[in-house]
Amino acid sequence: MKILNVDQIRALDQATIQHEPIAPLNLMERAAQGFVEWFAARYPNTSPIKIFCGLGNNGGDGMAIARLLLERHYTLDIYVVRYAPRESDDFMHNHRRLKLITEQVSYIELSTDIPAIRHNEIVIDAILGSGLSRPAEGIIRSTIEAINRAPATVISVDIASGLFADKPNRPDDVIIEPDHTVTFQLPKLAFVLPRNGRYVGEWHLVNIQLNKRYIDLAPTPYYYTTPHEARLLLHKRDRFSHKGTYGHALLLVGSYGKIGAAVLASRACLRSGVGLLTVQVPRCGYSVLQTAVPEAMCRPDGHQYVLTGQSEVESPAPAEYSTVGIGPGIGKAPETLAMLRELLPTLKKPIVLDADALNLLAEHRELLDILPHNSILTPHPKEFERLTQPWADDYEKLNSLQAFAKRYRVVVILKGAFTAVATPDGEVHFNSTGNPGLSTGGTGDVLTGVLTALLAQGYDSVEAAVLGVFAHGLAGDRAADQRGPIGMVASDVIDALRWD
Ligand SMILES: NC(=O)C1=CN([C@@H]2O[C@H](COP(=O)(O)OP(=O)(O)OC[C@H]3O[C@@H](n4cnc5c(N)ncnc54)[C@H](O)[C@@H]3O)[C@@H](O)[C@H]2O)[C@@H](O)CC1
Ligand SMILES: [K+]
Repeated sequence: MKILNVDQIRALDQATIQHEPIAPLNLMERAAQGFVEWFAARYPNTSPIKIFCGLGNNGGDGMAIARLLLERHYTLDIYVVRYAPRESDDFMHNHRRLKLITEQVSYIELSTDIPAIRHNEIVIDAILGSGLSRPAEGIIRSTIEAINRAPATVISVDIASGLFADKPNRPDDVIIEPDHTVTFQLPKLAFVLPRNGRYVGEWHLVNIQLNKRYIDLAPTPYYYTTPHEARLLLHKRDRFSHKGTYGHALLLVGSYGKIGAAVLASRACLRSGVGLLTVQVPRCGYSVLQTAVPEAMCRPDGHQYVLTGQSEVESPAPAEYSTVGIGPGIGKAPETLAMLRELLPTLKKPIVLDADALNLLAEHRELLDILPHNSILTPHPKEFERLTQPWADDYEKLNSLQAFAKRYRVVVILKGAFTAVATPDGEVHFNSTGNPGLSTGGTGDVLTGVLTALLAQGYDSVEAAVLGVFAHGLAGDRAADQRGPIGMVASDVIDALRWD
């Protein structure tokens, strides 16, 4: 699903109005109906509601929503924040229609007009929408502050008032902090950026049949992976396939005290459909791995405690495997760095790099230039910062992510809520699965195993990254359902992996 910028959203409204065709007012009515259906399904009881409307089309939506809620017999107090002398045409029209059925519309011009909000109330925020052109000031600011102080449930129409949809706010901007945002058809970039979490809450999409052709043709680097799209990426299995069909992966993982990471990555790799798996661990990990993961072949490293790449047993060179996954638990010993230096130039196919493999790359940047193209890197934000530089805000981070993926021709998976997958072509796919329960030791090792398995099976790197991140997050969601987000551990995520 595409994520469009504000100019594109405006043009999309116009395309819908022209080509459907539909009168602007009817499009607003459709949006309001969509909101009200969502609302009525979630809040079927008539809790007291306060709705705050601005004077533009977001406020117009609010006026129409107020009318539709009154028709459904909700108890409603309606406020218009009169911050300017001008109103949009569609606001005016809906204001008039509302006044035909109720006299109970109050106007907020001074702070003393702002009502007290009680804890059992629901606040609907329709003050400012995607038309925001500058930070909220004056009476808008005071109203937003009052709503944020109130102990009520807050629901924003389209976007929290005061939040820019596709560019950074200043740190001292005053923005509604909603529990829910109900937006129209497509998500906004602001919704998937971590620092905006409190200005978005849970967000929900309401389909208002905007022009499909415009959406299909609109150029954007930003996408949001829906379950349907992720499922389309899944390769079907042929009845006559055999284990050779699904590749032979090599994992270079573990060091003394971190053989658990090797076990987790190996199990996840096997649970993600790899045909054959060989795991190279330092000698100290040999018995652990053979016992904990009997399905994997083990090639013990020549070194007792860390990886050096030298193998005690006769075995093929890493380049002969379908792919290589490297990083979980490996540490940063000089021998391991030397291994990376020797190994990288020999590899021609995309590989997966995680954890200390990334930290070694950050400390020895010349290695970045010899990464096989289309390799997948899986940093969390701190690791990514080490690979690049600190950023002032999420938009700067996003630019830096896109630039990095393009420059080194790699796929970068920046982990977090709405994990971002940046491609060598400059696209970014935000993931839709996962929960805070995944912030626990070992889940990154699991992801490396998953991705290595997908590359070994012949998925191209972008598909492997998008699908792998989705499936990993979904398994995390299932594990959280079963164990709760606090009690779940990385092994639960492996157990919950499903590929159908
Ligand atoms: N995107 C869509 O498909 C649809 C959009 N609709 C609604 O239309 C909204 C956008 O409407 P508008 O473009 O009228 O914009 P808004 O309603 O967000 O803002 C109204 C106007 O206020 C002014 N303004 C901006 N920032 C301000 C500030 N900080 N202080 C004071 N004034 C400020 C601007 O002149 C702006 O045009 C959307 O958020 C959505 O709610 C729906 O009605 C229908 C469909
Ligand atoms: K709003």
